[in-house]
Amino acid sequence: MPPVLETRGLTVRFGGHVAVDAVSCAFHAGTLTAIVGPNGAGKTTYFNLMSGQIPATSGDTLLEGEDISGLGAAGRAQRGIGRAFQITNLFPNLTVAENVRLAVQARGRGAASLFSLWSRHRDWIERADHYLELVNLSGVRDTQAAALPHGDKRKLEVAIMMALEPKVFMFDEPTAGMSVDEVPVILDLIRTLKRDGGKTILLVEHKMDVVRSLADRIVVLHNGKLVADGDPATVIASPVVQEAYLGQAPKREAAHG
Ligand SMILES: Nc1ncnc2c1ncn2[C@@H]1O[C@H](COP(=O)(O)OP(=O)(O)OP(=O)(O)O)[C@@H](O)[C@H]1O
Repeated sequence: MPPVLETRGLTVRFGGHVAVDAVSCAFHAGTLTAIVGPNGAGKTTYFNLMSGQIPATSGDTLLEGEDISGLGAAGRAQRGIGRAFQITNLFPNLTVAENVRLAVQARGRGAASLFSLWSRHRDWIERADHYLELVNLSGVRDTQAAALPHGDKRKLEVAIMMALEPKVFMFDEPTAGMSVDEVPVILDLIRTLKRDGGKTILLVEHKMDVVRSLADRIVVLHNGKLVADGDPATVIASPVVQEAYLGQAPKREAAHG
């Protein structure tokens, strides 16, 4: 089985600056990988390259072994790369439930007669309500998306991503800007996704406690390069991470004898 998502020598150059530098990495089903690194390391740019928001200067991206380098963001989303970050992509004048229902409909595409549209309508609404329940937004299902507080908008975009049933779930700082009581809702959601099994989840996250509690694997970027990759305990303890990410070398054990 090929990895679900893979990058080979993925590189992007902005003028003279190489923001992502020949990153080769494979992401497998059933794994949550956290991508960490200092500010400006290239994490978001790496996400943008994989989800097709920006084109690579060189290198390839493969989805289930198929080269998708030539596809833009829409084509990759259609193939199953889901990303929750695009609050701007919510339909602001539609209600919360309508936003999710559209995602459910987009997922269940196919030839539709007027009759089949009618008969499927109830099913769409029920499935949209199911996702709203998962993200704790049932209480505001009839509220206009534009009127939601920031944290609820983020939860809504997660519901939309889930409704699209992607192969890869990409979360870019999912708890950023959320109030303290909203953070556990999102973390529980990601845990639920993980428990479902078989999902490929990528997470860019600054908060190391979040990373520790969720990740099966940590990939560290520094100056655009992949500098460490492995299980969380080993990666966090490694000198390269202590220096590159935390800005300090690990304290040496007191010398014995
Ligand atoms: N469109 C762009 N044009 C020019 N430079 C860019 C562009 N996008 C990103 N960069 C630069 O590329 C580098 C990597 O940025 P990126 O946002 O990917 O880092 P990051 O690791 O996500 O940082 P942070 O943790 O602060 O979000 C930075 O130096 C940034 O200024």
